[in-house]
Amino acid sequence: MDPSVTSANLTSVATASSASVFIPAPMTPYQGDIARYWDHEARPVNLRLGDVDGLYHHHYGIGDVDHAALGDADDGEYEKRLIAELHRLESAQAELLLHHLGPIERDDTLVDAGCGRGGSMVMAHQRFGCKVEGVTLSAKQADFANRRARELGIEDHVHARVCNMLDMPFETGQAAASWNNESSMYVDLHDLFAEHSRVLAVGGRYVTITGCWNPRYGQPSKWVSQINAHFECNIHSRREYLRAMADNRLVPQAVVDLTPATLPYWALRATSSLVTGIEEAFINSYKDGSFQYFLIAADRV
Ligand SMILES: C[S@@+](CC[C@H](N)C(=O)[O-])C[C@H]1O[C@@H](n2cnc3c(N)ncnc32)[C@H](O)[C@@H]1O
Ligand SMILES: CC(C)=CCC/C(C)=C/COP(=O)(O)OP(=O)(O)O
Ligand SMILES: [Mg+2]
Repeated sequence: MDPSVTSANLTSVATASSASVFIPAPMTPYQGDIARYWDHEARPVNLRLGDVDGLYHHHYGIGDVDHAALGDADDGEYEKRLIAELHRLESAQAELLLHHLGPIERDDTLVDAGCGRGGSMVMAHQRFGCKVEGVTLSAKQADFANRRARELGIEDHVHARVCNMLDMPFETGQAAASWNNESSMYVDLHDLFAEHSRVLAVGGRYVTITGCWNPRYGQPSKWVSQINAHFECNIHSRREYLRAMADNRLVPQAVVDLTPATLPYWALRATSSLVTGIEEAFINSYKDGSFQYFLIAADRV
């Protein structure tokens, strides 16, 4: 895509493009808002964690805190170690997602739907040696991810583009596996899984890690509503995920409740100087059972 293309002018470029060039679907006003949101995002909790090793994530963490590595809270290097620890837990989350993709060959293509700044894409390439294609609504994020890929010398394998994950420029059956890492709460799940089902090869694997509201609670709690308002997203229920997958030839192979595994990350983050104000909503909703952190891996049949 022309480097002058920004998230905000995608629609007009679409109408001016020739037929041989991929023409992005017209953005909805909502998608325009989300593109602008991520174009302007620069929270220290994301940038300073990414600076630890150059893997920039926009997702949360799992696993136990290594208190020995954190050490003494009173010494001058504590905050630096805390940031490294939060980042380690976020990368552990991405490793778990990649693990559930199953065996991937070097000549396979993977699709990261809602790729953010590309941290998961880089990890996928480093793990499997394969090609990884990412899509995001944000031109700033796509530029950032492609710059990182160039810096790492992997730009021929890792590539982000500005486009709608509901209408991706990939051929039917092209992907050996695809995923959404905390990006499915921005779209209708039936539309999303129909598109994954299209781009995945039969026998391919789809994985999502997501926050979802718990049908046993009844409806989205006030904490879930607060998270929705904070991120301008629309958190779905666990039931909606499973139903929309079933309707789109995606058969769950693993359904893992990661809620207990993510709580230590939130407890640690709440003590840091990088808090954003959303920590209480995550902690309270995970604890009162109204909200859950789930991994779902499904086979495309
Ligand atoms: C919370 S971030 C997650 C980023 C990344 N998956 C990660 O783990 O670091 C959400 C991402 O979803 C993307 N997104 C939201 N709606 C989208 C859509 N309709 N099409 C493509 N990307 C979308 C945003 O642009 C953003 O990159
Ligand atoms: C689990 C749910 C409901 C996720 C909503 C999507 C989202 C914004 C994820 C984290 O992004 P981020 O890393 O940019 O957020 P933060 O700045 O809070 O770290
Ligand atoms: Mg973050």
